[in-house]
Amino acid sequence: MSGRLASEYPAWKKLQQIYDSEHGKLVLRDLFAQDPQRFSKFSREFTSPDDANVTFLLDFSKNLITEPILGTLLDLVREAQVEEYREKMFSGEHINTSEDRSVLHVALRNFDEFKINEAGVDEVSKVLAHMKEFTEAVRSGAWKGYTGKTINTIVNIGIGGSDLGPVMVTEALKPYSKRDLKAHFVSNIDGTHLAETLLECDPETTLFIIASKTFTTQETITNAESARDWFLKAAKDKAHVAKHFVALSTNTKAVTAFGISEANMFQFWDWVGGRYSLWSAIGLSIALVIGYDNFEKLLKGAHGMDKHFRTAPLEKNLPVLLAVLGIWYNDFYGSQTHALLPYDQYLHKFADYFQQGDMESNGKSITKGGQRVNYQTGPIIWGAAGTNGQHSFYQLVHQGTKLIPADFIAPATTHNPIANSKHHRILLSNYFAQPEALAFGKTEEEVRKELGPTASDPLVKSKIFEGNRPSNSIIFPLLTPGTLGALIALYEHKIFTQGVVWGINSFDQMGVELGKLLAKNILKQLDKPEDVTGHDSSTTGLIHYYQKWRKE
Ligand SMILES: O=P(O)(O)OC[C@H]1O[C@H](O)[C@H](O)[C@@H](O)[C@@H]1O
Repeated sequence: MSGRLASEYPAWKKLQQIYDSEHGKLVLRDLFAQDPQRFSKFSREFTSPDDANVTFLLDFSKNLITEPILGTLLDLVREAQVEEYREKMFSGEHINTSEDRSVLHVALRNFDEFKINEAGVDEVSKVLAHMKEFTEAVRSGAWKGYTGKTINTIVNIGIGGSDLGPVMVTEALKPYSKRDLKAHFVSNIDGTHLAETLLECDPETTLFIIASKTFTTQETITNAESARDWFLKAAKDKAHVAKHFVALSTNTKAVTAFGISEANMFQFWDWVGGRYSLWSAIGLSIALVIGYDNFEKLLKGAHGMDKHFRTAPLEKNLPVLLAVLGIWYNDFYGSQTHALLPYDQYLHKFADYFQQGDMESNGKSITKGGQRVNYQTGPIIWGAAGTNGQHSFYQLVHQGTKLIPADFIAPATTHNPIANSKHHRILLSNYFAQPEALAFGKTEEEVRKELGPTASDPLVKSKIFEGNRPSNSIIFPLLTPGTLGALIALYEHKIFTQGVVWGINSFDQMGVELGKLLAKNILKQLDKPEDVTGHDSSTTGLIHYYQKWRKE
């Protein structure tokens, strides 16, 4: 059963042997030279079974693998029973064992296709209908504020999964947005975030969306209360809150206690993890910005990937392939990080989004069976939109001492073909060039030839690119709602697959609790130095320093 130590599987042991005996021989220059078919062997096209326009190519030929290595990596997936666990997820079994919950973000984009037995699943379409109706009322101007004006600004107040998905997707799908509806996202408890946002809002025309699965998150509730105070300062009458505040939550009691009526609440369920919730009511800000039909296309794109993940054989299964390649570097090469590098300005929040998606899911060191792992689990996810990264951190990626596997992601065509797509061609030339440079580098011989016989040794050495740095390339026709949905689901299922192999529970987040608890206690001690007790000298010293300077 999953929950076993991954290092106990025969395939894991075999992979370790292969790594020990062969990794020095896995040289991309040679592998490509030896096999003209390498690209066709190690690339796959995905096309959604539901929509031929939702399609992309994954080229993973620039990885340090051979067919036998890939075969052994897929054996590992079989031994870890990923396929069985995948079925358990899709059928609603409680695979989030520590919280005794099912994991059913796939049910949110299922459109009643797979049969899933779980309370709430039959309410998904009702909530979608509510979202549609509300979205259309706001976007058409039928929904009026307390003075009869239409809404031209929305402010989503939420944090973590109740913020990052909506932020990432509304940025990514800006070309589909209603340009005269401004969208803001307030997450940080730092009053600056709310204060700066409110400077751009008019209480008569602003709609606040309070997004919180639990409706108890300190940051969100505090920001929501302050937003409500700001609103009431202008609106005066509490009855007007109904026109300007809606809630997205699983917690009806807390929502109504806050003063938002059930009619203005969009429900979801405890089987939706925060970092997998953009497909739920948490996506309301997305639907408002891009329109309900486009939101539905996003869901359908993801559903197409769900079907692929559920049915495609492992060697053709894109999430599985990305997962095993990640395991190869993370657990055998000792890579600590994985970079997400979209060559698309619209995807500039993609890495931020999957920082939570991946690191909160797989940043665990205890298996489901309660054992401490003796191998690496989730990688550090980071990245930025190309080409900006090239002018900041790529130096280290190319010539530093660390092996950083990276995914290069780009659209073949752009929503903004300015200057006859000159910009886009330049962008793509970089998208093609960087993985090439990483993989094949530049030899000493090539550098000497370029610099001539008089070049000093240190100069020659400094200009060598060792190469052999692996990457995946993903390219699709255009960044559309459907394609984005499929791309997000691709990474979600990659994370799932890795979590099952590592034997951990990808769906709880116990690691965020301790800090919250300590902060609660410290908050009570902040006023007076004599109250500061029970801490180490460092924490006490820091709080005392703050107390010396505090004004209010
Ligand atoms: O949606 P909420 O209940 O307000 O939770 C917001 C976020 O905070 C928590 O601390 C979790 O770490 C996140 O997974 C979650 O997305």
